[in-house]
This record gives sequence, C-alpha cells and structure tokens, in this order.
Amino acid sequence: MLDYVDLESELTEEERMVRDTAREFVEEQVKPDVGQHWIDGTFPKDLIPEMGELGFYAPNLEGYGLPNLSETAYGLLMQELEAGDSGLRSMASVQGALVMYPIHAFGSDAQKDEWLPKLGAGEAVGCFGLTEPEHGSNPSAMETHAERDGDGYVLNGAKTWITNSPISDVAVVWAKDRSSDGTPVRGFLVETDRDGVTTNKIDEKLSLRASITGEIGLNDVHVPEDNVLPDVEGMKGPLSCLTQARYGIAWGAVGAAMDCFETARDYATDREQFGKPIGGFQLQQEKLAEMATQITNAQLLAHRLATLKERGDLRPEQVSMAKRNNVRMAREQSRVAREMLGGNGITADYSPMRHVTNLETVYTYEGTHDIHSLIIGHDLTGIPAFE
Ligand SMILES: Cc1cc2nc3c(=O)[nH]c(=O)nc-3n(C[C@H](O)[C@H](O)[C@H](O)COP(=O)(O)OP(=O)(O)OC[C@H]3O[C@@H](n4cnc5c(N)ncnc54)[C@H](O)[C@@H]3O)c2cc1C
Repeated sequence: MLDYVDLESELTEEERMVRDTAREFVEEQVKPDVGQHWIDGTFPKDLIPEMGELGFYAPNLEGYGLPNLSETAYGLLMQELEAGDSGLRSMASVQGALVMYPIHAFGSDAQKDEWLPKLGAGEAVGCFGLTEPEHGSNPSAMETHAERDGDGYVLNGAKTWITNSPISDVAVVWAKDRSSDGTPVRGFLVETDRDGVTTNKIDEKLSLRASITGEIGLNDVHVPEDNVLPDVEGMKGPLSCLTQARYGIAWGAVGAAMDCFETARDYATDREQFGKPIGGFQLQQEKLAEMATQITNAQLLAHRLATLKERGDLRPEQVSMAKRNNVRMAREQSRVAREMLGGNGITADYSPMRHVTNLETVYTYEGTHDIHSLIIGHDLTGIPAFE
C-alpha cells in the first residue's frame, strides 16, 4: 500500500508486525465478503471474537491481558481495518476507545476486572451512548438523566445513532445526575438486559451499512451505585473518550483512502481505452498524483499525532485538526477513485463507492467537520463560536 515517503523505515518490528497481521486479516477475512455485508446491511459478527483474539480492541491500554502497544501500532491497526471497511474500524473504535477506555481510565477495580478482559477478548460487546434525538453536536444539552433511588440510580432518556447498541452486552450511558449539585454528567455502565432497556436497530441507512446502528431507550432503568464510573464527572468524561476515538479515525480514514488509491491505480494500469491503459493518459496520472500527495500529507499528520500522544503532549484540538483534515481528504479522494473506475466504479465489485458512502458517516460522527472547524477556530482565536 502507498508509502511514498518511506514511513515504513520509522516503524519498530512490533509495529510492522501489528500492521501486517491486520492487513492479512483484512485481505483474507474481510475483503471477500464485506461488499455483500454492506449490501445486506449486516455486520460480520463472527469476526468479533477473532478480532479480540488478535488483540485489535484497545491494544494501547495497559494491563488486563491487553497488548499495551505503541500509539503508532494502534493507529496502523485502525488504518488497516478501515482499508477493509469503515464499519469494521467503527466496531473496533467503539469497543476500544469508547467503551474499554472509559472503564480503564475512570472505572472501579471491580468494573475493570469484570469488563476489560471480556471486552478485550470480544466475548462481550459494548456501545457508547452520548448522542440523543434532539442533541447531537451539543451533547452537553442532553436530557437523559439519573436520579438517586435507594442504593443506586434510576435512568430515563433516549440515545440514538449508537453503533452496536442492538448487539451490545453493555452500554456506557452518559446522563445528568439530578441528585448532585449542578447536575453533572456521569457515566453509567448499563447492561442491556436490564428491565427498561431497549436497543432498537436503525434500518435503511445508506452509509456505513456493514455496521449495526441503533437506539438506546431507558425507561426507569435501575442500576446499582457500583455501575457508576467513579472517577469522572462532567463533559470531560465523554469528551476524553471522543479524543481517543477521533485519534483512531484520523488514521482509519487514511486507510480507506489508501485502499481507494490502490484500487484506482490497479484499474488504471489494467483498463484500456483508445488502445492503451487509461493510466497512460495525463488526466488520469494527475488524479493519481494528487491522490498520492493528499494521502501522504494525511499519513504524516497521523504519524506526528502518534509521536505527540506517545509522549503525553497531544491536545484535543490537534486531534480535531487531524480528524477534520484526514476524513475530508478521504471523502474527496474516494470520489476521485470512484470516478476513475467509470461505470464499474458504482458497483459493489470494487471498494471505492462503498468507501464514498461510508465516509459520509465518518465525516459526520465523532464531531462533524463543522464542529471541528469551530474547535480549531476557538483554539486559534481564543473566542468560542459556541458554548
Ligand atoms: C452511523 C452513525 C453511527 C454513530 N455512532 C454513534 C455512537 O456510537 N455513539 C454516539 O453517541 N453517537 C453516534 N453517532 C452520532 C453522531 O456523533 C452525530 O450524528 C453527530 O454528532 C452529529 O449530530 P446530529 O446528527 O444530531 O447533527 P446536528 O448536530 O443536528 O448537526 C446538523 C448539521 O448542523 C451543523 N451544526 C451543528 N451545530 C453547529 C454550529 N454550532 N455551527 C455550525 N454548524 C453546526 C452540523 O455540522 C451538521 O452539518 C453516530 C452517527 C452515525 C450517522
């Protein structure tokens, strides 16, 4: 796959091994069937434990049998998974960055002991409930709330657009604690088989079809005090998870674009019109040159982020810049690849059209492109455009 400025030479043995393992997994286990899953609107659930066995969930966390790999290795893993499909990378991102990370960072020892090994092995599936029907870009206005009830809490509210909720064993639900001063947002671990929990599937998506998306309905759901994440309060909780996931997306989007590039390059050197491969025409070469350049820029940004994250200096605004840039790049370049494949480009026989539609979701979730512009704008001017 494209590596125009030899970033390979910067990788450790371990990072190469992680990348190669993920690449082989995607080539052998994902690419042959993912187009059909996308058409059918299904997720290849049999891969969930296998991805666990390979250590694909939260490999950058420490303890609990997790591999504790470098941030570059984690990024490369996200890159390879999204070269297969954004739905696959979304599964790993949610499980690792949005469910295991908050339990690891903010959970009690009992919560860590109970959930991290199971989630890490893919024996349990988790989801992250922040977005609500009326509150997407402004989650701090959430209506879902918790009230003290004896030795625990009662939760009421509704979450929507929740990746994996219909197949989850546990949901990390963010809700306002009405029993504490200032109604701070707190994280609750809600087992999905509790009375009052519903997880209806959202059908007829035209994007990220090889991923299961649903709602979380909470109707007088009782959870014990032990299910509250004890070590975080306020929007810092969900936002710090999003920073982890957005870091993975900044890498993942590059993987989708790399897959589109390779498909377009192969096609252009093979497909003949006017008596020669279309890749021999200047217009097509310009497209490949631009695609390769944009991908290379995005790779450099992702690698730099890894260095900053590794030494603990990465700021959320820098992650916003990379998510915003790299997803926009992938969204634009996947279209160019699609175009280069002519009529064949609109079929599921080739990956670019699938990536084109998937990337509409990736552009929107985890902070829309607009919201990341405003986060960066705030950082640059010191003036918030929204509260
Ligand atoms: C397939 C899929 C999976 C998802 N998975 C999850 C998940 O697992 N967990 C979860 O919690 N959420 C998830 N989401 C939700 C996602 O994060 C939200 O869709 C996203 O945050 C945008 O919210 P919204 O859809 O309500 O759009 P809105 O916030 O209503 O935005 C609509 C438009 O207005 C723009 N806009 C909003 N505010 C401003 C502003 N201040 N200035 C300028 N423009 C603005 C936005 O950029 C956007 O273009 C998922 C979404 C999808 C589509």
